[in-house]
Amino acid sequence: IAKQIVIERQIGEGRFGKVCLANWRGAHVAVKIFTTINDQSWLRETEIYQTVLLRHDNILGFIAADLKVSVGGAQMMLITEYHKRGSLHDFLKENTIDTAQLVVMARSIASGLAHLHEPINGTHGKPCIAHRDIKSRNILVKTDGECCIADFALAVRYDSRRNEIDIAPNSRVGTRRYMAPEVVNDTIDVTSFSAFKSADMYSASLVFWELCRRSRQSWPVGGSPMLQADEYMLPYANLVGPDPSVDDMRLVLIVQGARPDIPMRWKCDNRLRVISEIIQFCWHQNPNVRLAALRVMKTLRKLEDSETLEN
Ligand SMILES: Cc1cccc(C2=C(c3ccc4ncccc4n3)CNN2)n1
Repeated sequence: IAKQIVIERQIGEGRFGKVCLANWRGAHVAVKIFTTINDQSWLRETEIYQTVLLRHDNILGFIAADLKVSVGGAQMMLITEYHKRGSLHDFLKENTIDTAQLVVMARSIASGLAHLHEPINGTHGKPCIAHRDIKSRNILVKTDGECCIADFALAVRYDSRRNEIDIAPNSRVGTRRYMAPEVVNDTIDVTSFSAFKSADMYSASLVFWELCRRSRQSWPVGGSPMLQADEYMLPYANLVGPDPSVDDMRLVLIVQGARPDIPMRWKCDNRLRVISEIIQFCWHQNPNVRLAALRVMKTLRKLEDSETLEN
């Protein structure tokens, strides 16, 4: 496959490799190219993508892993679907969404996470997977308005039958800005797989918060300031710098117990009110208070169906 890939241009820079737009047999695909020094992450992401039954509408669609041997050495590459609307982070910087779109995006992220987190039992079932680097840059916007989750190099898998996690989980990984409090102060219980799932839900609550900020009411209300979108903002951008240290995050999350602001206007709209309640449960200091992805998905699916009936 690698020989049939024509790289068009670079479209992103990940933690482990660069992402390019490429052409494969006339179709656009995304290709992540790893420099040979990162072959651990290439292997790990390949392994996760090849997990039995991983495929899902809200998980980035994997096409192939391949090696391109060239004069300069071997280039490891992973090939996936191409999503022309790009990452959720980039999309929200440039666009606002109405609350109907907000519910669809949030529900699709919860649905992808629930698919990762839940086991599928049976002889060839799917293990539970915790992502460990959930953030708006690792989520892509699809043309149907739903989102899909990408970047699995840091993920861990749990085989519930053998009760074991597939790698010795190095305790503090991920993006510091989105790290759960228990990850920041290294009190996460790495022997309990559910601890990784509730840390994912904390990070997801920050992505939901980014989504709510950029949402406006669905119907035109004469542009009253109460119901307009807020400008794009990274979580905690008002409290930490552009590249926060673990200590910066510890001061905010644990010493001050701070969380992003929930504006008053979110209480005036049913959809925003329901999602802000989900957000506050999911970023709770106590991981056991946070909602499971499956619960969030079910709540948002009901919201999606009910509000559609009312409109
Ligand atoms: C395994 C793999 C291969 C190719 C890209 C990616 C990836 C991303 C990706 C995938 C498709 C895209 N389509 C359009 C724009 C950006 C994209 N980024 C973002 N983080 N990882 N992952």
